[in-house]
Amino acid sequence: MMKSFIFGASGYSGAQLAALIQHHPNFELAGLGVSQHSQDAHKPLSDLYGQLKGQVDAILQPINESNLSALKNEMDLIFLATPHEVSQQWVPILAGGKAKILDLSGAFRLSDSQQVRAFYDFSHSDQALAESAVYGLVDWYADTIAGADLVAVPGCYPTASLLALKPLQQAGLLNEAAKPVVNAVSGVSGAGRKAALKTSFCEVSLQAYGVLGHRHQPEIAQELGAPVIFTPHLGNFKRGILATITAQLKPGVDDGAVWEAFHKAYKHSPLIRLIPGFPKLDDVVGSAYCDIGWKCQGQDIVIGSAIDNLLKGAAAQALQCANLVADLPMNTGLNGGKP
Ligand SMILES: NC(=O)C1=CN([C@@H]2O[C@H](COP(=O)(O)OP(=O)(O)OC[C@H]3O[C@@H](n4cnc5c(N)ncnc54)[C@H](OP(=O)(O)O)[C@@H]3O)[C@@H](O)[C@H]2O)C=CC1
Ligand SMILES: CC(=O)N[C@@H](CCC(=O)OP(=O)(O)O)C(=O)O
Repeated sequence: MMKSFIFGASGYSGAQLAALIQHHPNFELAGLGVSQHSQDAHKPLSDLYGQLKGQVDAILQPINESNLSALKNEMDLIFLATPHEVSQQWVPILAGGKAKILDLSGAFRLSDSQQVRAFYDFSHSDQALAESAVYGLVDWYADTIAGADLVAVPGCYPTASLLALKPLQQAGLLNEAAKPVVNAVSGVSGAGRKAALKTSFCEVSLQAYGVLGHRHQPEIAQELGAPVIFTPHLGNFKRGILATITAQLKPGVDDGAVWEAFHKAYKHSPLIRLIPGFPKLDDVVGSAYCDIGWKCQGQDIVIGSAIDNLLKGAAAQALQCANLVADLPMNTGLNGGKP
């Protein structure tokens, strides 16, 4: 069994990951960490999430920089489901040991250091380490992820957007003169568990935010290899992301070429379901699936992509990355997409 530790285990994606690892046939949940002065320190995780009672009753341990470095040789896998700034500071301390690191934050996703400064407001202390991070979009980069010591697990909106656009981009079907336009709506769990006025029940009303300035725009552009216009929206529901994407095809590209591109891209990805019509959140929430549907009219194409932000958009994709790093089949422990 591979010993696994989760930092940020009291948060939405960390708790989801703990539940997945608890049932994984090859990974053992060896520890759950929270910040040194966390109000949840020393509580069983199941005190916070009643649905985990009898499943994940392990205690949340307070962690600080002094007890951090011992873990790098005690563990086989270390997951960070922590704020970006925490991952940025802790990954260099955890690197260089036996453990493979899987960071669910955005700290190590952007390869351009100027963009890191612009969108995250910090610089990496170890640039070589930052450059060694492999982007964990599992359905596209399985081979490089398998050899990584540090995996930057993709953001939720980029996962939904890239899975929809990359098949067309890679097949050379997109008209480069027109930027794809991504409009996406996320449930409130995307903002994490910590209380904030803007995510409190009476304040949330369907609205765009981060317009022309969200940190996921450069992440999508980097991994697509082309610029995009990205507009996120906060919806008044708990879980799920629905991205609706409009793009232009090159002249002469027909339905058949589009169908071929999607089917070729995902023929070995059983958790990506290519569906007739357009996806809906109820079909993916609570699962590790990504549902994708599209319609073409002349050179116009509209693509819909739906995921659970906490599963395919965070914990389930992190687990898929860990499976690859551990040389296991990618979907081990995901119970056919319905963990
Ligand atoms: N929610 C989502 O849909 C997605 C989130 N992500 C990313 O995953 C990470 C976790 O997100 P999410 O689960 O939503 O966040 P939450 O806010 O729900 O949880 C954050 C976790 O980090 C811990 N934490 C906070 N501050 C510190 C600190 N200084 N030191 C150590 N631990 C700390 C918190 O515990 P405590 O404060 O009690 O110590 C908590 O366990 C973030 O980087 C986020 O951007 C990625 C994809 C999707
Ligand atoms: C609704 C909401 O607030 N969503 C978050 C994205 C969550 C996520 O995937 O992202 P990172 O890992 O990149 O933080 C946001 O817009 O900041």
